Amino acid sequence: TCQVHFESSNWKSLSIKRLTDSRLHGSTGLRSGSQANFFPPLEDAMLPSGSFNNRMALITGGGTGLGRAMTATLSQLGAQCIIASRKLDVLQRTAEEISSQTGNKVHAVQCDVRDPQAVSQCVDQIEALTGLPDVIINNAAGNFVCPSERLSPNAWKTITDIVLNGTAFVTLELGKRLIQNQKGASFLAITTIYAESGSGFVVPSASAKAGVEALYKSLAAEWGRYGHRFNIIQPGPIRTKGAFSRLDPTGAFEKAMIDRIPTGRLGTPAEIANLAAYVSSNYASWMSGAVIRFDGGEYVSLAGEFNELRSVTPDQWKLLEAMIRKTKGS
Ligand SMILES: CCC/C=C/C=C/C(=O)SCCNC(=O)CCNC(=O)[C@H](O)C(C)(C)COP(=O)(O)OP(=O)(O)OC[C@H]1O[C@@H](n2cnc3c(N)ncnc32)[C@H](O)[C@@H]1OP(=O)(O)O
Ligand SMILES: NC(=O)C1=CN([C@@H]2O[C@H](COP(=O)(O)OP(=O)(O)OC[C@H]3O[C@@H](n4cnc5c(N)ncnc54)[C@H](OP(=O)(O)O)[C@@H]3O)[C@@H](O)[C@H]2O)C=CC1
Repeated sequence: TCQVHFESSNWKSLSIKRLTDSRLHGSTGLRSGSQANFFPPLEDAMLPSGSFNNRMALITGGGTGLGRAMTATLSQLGAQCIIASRKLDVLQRTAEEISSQTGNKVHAVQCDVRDPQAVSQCVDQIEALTGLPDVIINNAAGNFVCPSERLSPNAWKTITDIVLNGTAFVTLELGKRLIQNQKGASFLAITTIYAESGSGFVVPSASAKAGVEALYKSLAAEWGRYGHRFNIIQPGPIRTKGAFSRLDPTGAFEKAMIDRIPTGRLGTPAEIANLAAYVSSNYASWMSGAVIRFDGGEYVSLAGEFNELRSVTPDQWKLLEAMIRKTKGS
């Protein structure tokens, strides 16, 4: 049995007292059941082996998290990779681990992307090590959740410097040199789904990621004539130490995130790595200016006003339908 109470005629104040079988539907209703079983993450490299033979790839922030996973996949597929960020010890450890697994050299180069001079020196080093890259993945980022009224000017500057200015400095420095050398390249930026919607509590990151998207879409139009492609991946939540320690420090939000994702689970680093490899490969040579949302459906789930109706049970629907049908002719 089930009881449905309307507190007002507005559907949003519909108060549903659920007497559903929680063993069947779980505590949050049908939406967070075991649907993740339908969507198992595949962890193997998707592209044919050797897809990146004789290609050089730069991955900023490649020492940890998603950047590390992208580096591992590109390296496995034959690329010579360069990973760049602030912590040289972390980069060197990752580089050694991946090189020893794949047999392909991974170089570690220290670089704070906020500093245009450091970026220029980093590109000098890359040119000396491997030559200019064919693949550039702007993945480095900084972020933390914080009410906007608590942000200092330096907090704002720190995040926007890493995310927007850092991406611009790396992209412009490499772009200019590639153009001079008449060499084509694939540029990929990792943003996030709230670059499009905006989001409270991560306002510097949302603003900077939106700027990165404008930068990449603009350059896709302007620099195609030099053989450059620019694309964007917007990941949804994927558990990494770097992101979750700053966005969900107590672990309290993770269940809520999973509950609202239609595929019922977080993404995995290997899934992003496969997508990034495809976008950066010659299989995607006609793809430029693309914004690829990769989030298990989270964005549309958050956007639709009626999506909360997923928690209405079949018995409750019978009652609701009967009530709606009664309005015929009114
Ligand atoms: C779930 C789905 C969507 C997910 C999207 C995810 C997007 C991501 O980008 S996740 C990536 C997360 N990874 C990182 O953030 C890694 C790198 N981060 C860092 O190194 C640091 O966290 C930081 C970004 C703060 C930069 O470190 P740095 O040493 O350069 O800065 P600080 O000197 O520590 O701080 C600079 C100013 O920011 C203020 N600040 C730092 N943390 C906070 C905080 N939690 N709340 C408020 N303010 C903060 C700090 O006080 C400094 O300002 P001031 O005191 O005025 O000098
Ligand atoms: N994980 C998630 O759920 C999501 C992540 N993303 C995006 O994915 C990307 C990777 O994030 P993730 O792997 O989760 O987090 P990580 O914290 O692991 O990665 C961030 C990387 O950025 C590097 N970095 C930070 N500041 C600088 C700087 N000033 N100069 C150079 N490098 C810097 C860090 O290295 P170091 O400290 O050595 O400098 C680190 O390797 C980011 O762009 C993030 O915004 C987007 C949506 C969801």
